[in-house]
Amino acid sequence: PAAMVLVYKCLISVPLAILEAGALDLSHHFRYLLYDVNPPEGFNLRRDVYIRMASLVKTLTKDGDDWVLVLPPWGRLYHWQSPDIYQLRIPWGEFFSLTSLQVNVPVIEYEEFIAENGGPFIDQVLVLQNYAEGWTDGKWEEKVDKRPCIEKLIYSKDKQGFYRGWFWGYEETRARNVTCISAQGHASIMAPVLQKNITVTSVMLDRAETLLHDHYAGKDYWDTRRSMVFAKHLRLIGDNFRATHLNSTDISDSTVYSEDWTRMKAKLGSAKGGPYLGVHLRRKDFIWGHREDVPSLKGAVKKIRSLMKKHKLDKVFLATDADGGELKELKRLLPEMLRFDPSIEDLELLKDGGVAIIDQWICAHARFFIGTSVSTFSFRIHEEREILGFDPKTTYNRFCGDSEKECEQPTHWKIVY
Ligand SMILES: C[C@@H]1O[C@H](OP(=O)(O)OP(=O)(O)OC[C@H]2O[C@@H](n3cnc4c(=O)[nH]c(N)nc43)[C@H](O)[C@@H]2O)[C@@H](O)[C@H](O)[C@@H]1O
Repeated sequence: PAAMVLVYKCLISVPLAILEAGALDLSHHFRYLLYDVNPPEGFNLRRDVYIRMASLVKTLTKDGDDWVLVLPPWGRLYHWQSPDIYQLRIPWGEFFSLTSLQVNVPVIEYEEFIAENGGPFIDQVLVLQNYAEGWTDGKWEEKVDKRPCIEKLIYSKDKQGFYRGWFWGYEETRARNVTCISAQGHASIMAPVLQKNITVTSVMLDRAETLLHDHYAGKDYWDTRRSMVFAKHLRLIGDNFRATHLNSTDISDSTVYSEDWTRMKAKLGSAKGGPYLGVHLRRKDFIWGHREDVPSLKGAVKKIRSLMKKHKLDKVFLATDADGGELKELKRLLPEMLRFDPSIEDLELLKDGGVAIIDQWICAHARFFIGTSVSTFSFRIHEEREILGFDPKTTYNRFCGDSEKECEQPTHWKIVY
């Protein structure tokens, strides 16, 4: 673990150092787009919202305007429940390669924004919401309008007349103005509003998940998705686990990865994957509603055993958010399962987000993968496997509920290069 910690410390400073060196010319007048997401949403859903915001910035910059996307720090996520570890104001560089993101769209960390902007002030917050009246005449149309706030605002005015709010745990951050906007449509419908109606330098879209993808699974979607390269230290830890416990290396598994995502164009079927079954078994809030499409532990283990037999795999790697009691039960039912289970010291460095990424990375390299119905955690693994060049048959599989009648399997989304 000590060696792992050292590797981590060396690597984590790299993307930040590159950023400090200044990928952007700061003498220029930039406008800044900030955003945040509904608090209960999880890590991988937030990654999806990033794709939508990147699309919007691409639209904004198409007309020659210089917009920069400010990456919302990670923290206070409902699912990150490891006790006693500090998980607030986490920069994106801890989880993703910033230089890779920057090849796709201009991005900076929030603290970089504070430095460039001359202080923790955001000129305008737009709180996005739906239309109080829903769809008129049941007809869907794209529209944006300034409207009274439907929900109680989480922003409140202080004595100086500034707005205080959550702002990713940065207590000193304040907004000069907060307005509610009803928006219905794809992310780029905000472009004319930001270009014509609002002239201030920094604008934050709160509840950004209200906006839809410009073009789900189109070229722009995939460019952004491919640019979301996991931070190198996390990939290395995942690779080390594969080599040590799963007899899996890139050369033997035909999953050689290029640091430069623009050069990753693996042919479908070219990746073989490591000799193990990769499993993502989502629990917690997915079972509390007793959803029909999520299996019991017994049902899941039965499926795992049948897949291991069918694909002649004697190892199984399990990624799960199961709680202590369920984990015990899983170990009893499937004693041979392997999990990435870091020590407390390592967890403090990697954080729950880093562990989630390592779990995804290991699942992404398995010879065969099965995930959980409609979990964005599983969806992101599908995409990672698509990037690596796996045969779709080995990727788009999900558990069925014990008594689910129609168990539709996940859709294959092909990369558009
Ligand atoms: C019901 C909905 O579910 C949606 O979750 P869903 O798409 O699965 O996926 P996520 O948006 O990633 O949220 C689930 C979170 O739970 C943890 N988690 C889940 N499975 C694993 C795992 O196998 N390994 C590790 N290490 N962590 C896991 C992790 O923090 C992950 O980000 C949420 O985004 C929505 O906000 C909402 O709660």
